[in-house]
Amino acid sequence: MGGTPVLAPSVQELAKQGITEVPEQYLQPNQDPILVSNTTSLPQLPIIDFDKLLCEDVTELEKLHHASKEWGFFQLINHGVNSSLIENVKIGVEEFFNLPMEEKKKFWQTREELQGFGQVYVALEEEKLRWGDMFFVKTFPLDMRHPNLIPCIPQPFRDELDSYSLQLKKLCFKIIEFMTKALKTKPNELLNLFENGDQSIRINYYPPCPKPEQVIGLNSHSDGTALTILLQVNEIQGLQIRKDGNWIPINPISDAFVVNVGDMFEIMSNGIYRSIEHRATVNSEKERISVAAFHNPQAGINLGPAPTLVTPQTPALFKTIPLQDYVDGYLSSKIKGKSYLDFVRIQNEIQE
Ligand SMILES: O=C(O)CCC(=O)C(=O)O
Ligand SMILES: [Fe+2]
Repeated sequence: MGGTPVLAPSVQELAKQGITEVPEQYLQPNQDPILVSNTTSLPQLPIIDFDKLLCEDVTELEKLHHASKEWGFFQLINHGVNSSLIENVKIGVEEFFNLPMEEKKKFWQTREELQGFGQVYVALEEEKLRWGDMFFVKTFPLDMRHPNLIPCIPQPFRDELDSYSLQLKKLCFKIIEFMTKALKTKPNELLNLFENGDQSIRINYYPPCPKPEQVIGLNSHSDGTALTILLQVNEIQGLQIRKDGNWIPINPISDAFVVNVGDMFEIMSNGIYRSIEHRATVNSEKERISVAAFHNPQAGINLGPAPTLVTPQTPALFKTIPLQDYVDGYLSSKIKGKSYLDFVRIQNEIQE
């Protein structure tokens, strides 16, 4: 869609200036209230124990199935990713965002290159900006790595990010393996598509805001990718997911990842697993930082429901299209709500 991409200034720098009012371009006039009252009565996000899945615990596999189906989101504990690596990544992320602006500028987005520091893609000049900075990089396949990004990150964070991305890629593969087991697809029908899958990482940095209810860290969206593994770096609440009309806050649990199904996996599971809308709110006290690792199947595949999940009783809910067509279409549509998933949804009962 049209519009010149806007190169956004750093919100982190803006917040440091001690402002008391929110500049106009960040004001979000009509958003759902951020503060959810009576949170204790809201349902709690399921917690999945990865260790139990590895031990072939049938009840845990059922829990995974239920969580992916009913919530599209869960917290993953005992995931096996080295805890000292996670601690080092957390420290590294904070130091990276606290580098002097002259250093960070070397990694800034350009009109041609949306990787690096900046904002989530802003499609239109008049679009409101989010109250957050990000650092976005493609991490896998290795030959997709931009020569001026990861290789130029100061040590030790460069190596830590490198190990982290590899460990998360392996973890993602295992989670998908368990999901395909739970979905009862043919062995490897979906899993093979992730063997050389791609991964990108987005570090989100939401500074404190004097009027948090007037801004949004990240607008309501569903992830366009297949599976997201999110690390809440400093255990500050802010992530909310939409469930049954409520915004449910996700309480950070130390040492847990928040895992969510993205649009692509909703398609592959023929709508059994759900890609749910979520958003990031901010607060007036302290910055919030998260690291999202997005995983996709490998380039060149056709994206559509797994054949075994398409039956006369459960006809295909989505079209099968080349992955690249899906990605191009997604990027050119606005990253808001679930609009692009609807584009590939089969509207009537007739199968292709
Ligand atoms: O910061 C968060 O917790 C949410 C991040 C997110 O949804 C994303 O990066 O897609
Ligand atoms: Fe997201």
